[in-house]
Amino acid sequence: MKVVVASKNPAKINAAAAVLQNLSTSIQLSGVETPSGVSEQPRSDEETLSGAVNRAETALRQTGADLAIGLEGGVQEQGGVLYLCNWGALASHDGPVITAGGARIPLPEEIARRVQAGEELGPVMDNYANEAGIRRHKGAVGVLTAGLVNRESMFEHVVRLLIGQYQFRSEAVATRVNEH
Ligand SMILES: O=P(O)(O)OP(=O)(O)OP(=O)(O)OC[C@H]1O[C@@H](n2cnc3c(O)ncnc32)[C@H](O)[C@@H]1O
Ligand SMILES: [Mg+2]
Repeated sequence: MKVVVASKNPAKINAAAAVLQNLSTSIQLSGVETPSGVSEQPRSDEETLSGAVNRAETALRQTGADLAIGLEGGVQEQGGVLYLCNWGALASHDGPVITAGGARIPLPEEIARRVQAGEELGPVMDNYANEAGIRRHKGAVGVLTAGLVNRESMFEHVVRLLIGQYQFRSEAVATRVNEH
């Protein structure tokens, strides 16, 4: 079975690898650069979820994989506080797109102000933590949780929610077929 992650970001590919390697040895996993169809910096749950769904659907169409996983990070304002938000989508040939949400934590005001003024979170985080390429490994969530939850393990949970729903749907279909 061929599974594609709709990104070249190692935090996303490693997240999928961690979930899939325990499921079956016959899974071939790869990452492919895929447009999200939304802004570079999604600024709502709606836009972030759209980005994840677009990535999954586009990657499925363009690669001939059996399953395509889209993962997208963004921000969402809630009660005057800007939160980091994360969404995932799984596209397949045997049913509608499956979606799942990931962790959300508030961004410190200093970071939120800059993102709200139009900057992208990735470079703002690098600048804040004085490190390079944070979005490709620990992520904002890793910095803001002192490394306890990094971007990869956060997305791993999202992938688990996606694959789990896919398996549940497949088992439900198999049960219905067996009953008839
Ligand atoms: O190569 P892709 O797959 O696009 O990976 P990305 O790191 O750009 O990730 P997203 O496009 O999903 O995230 C959208 C933007 O949000 C920012 N972002 C989201 N989550 C982040 C995180 O945990 N740490 C740092 N930046 C993050 C980052 O600036 C991205 O440009
Ligand atoms: Mg991006």
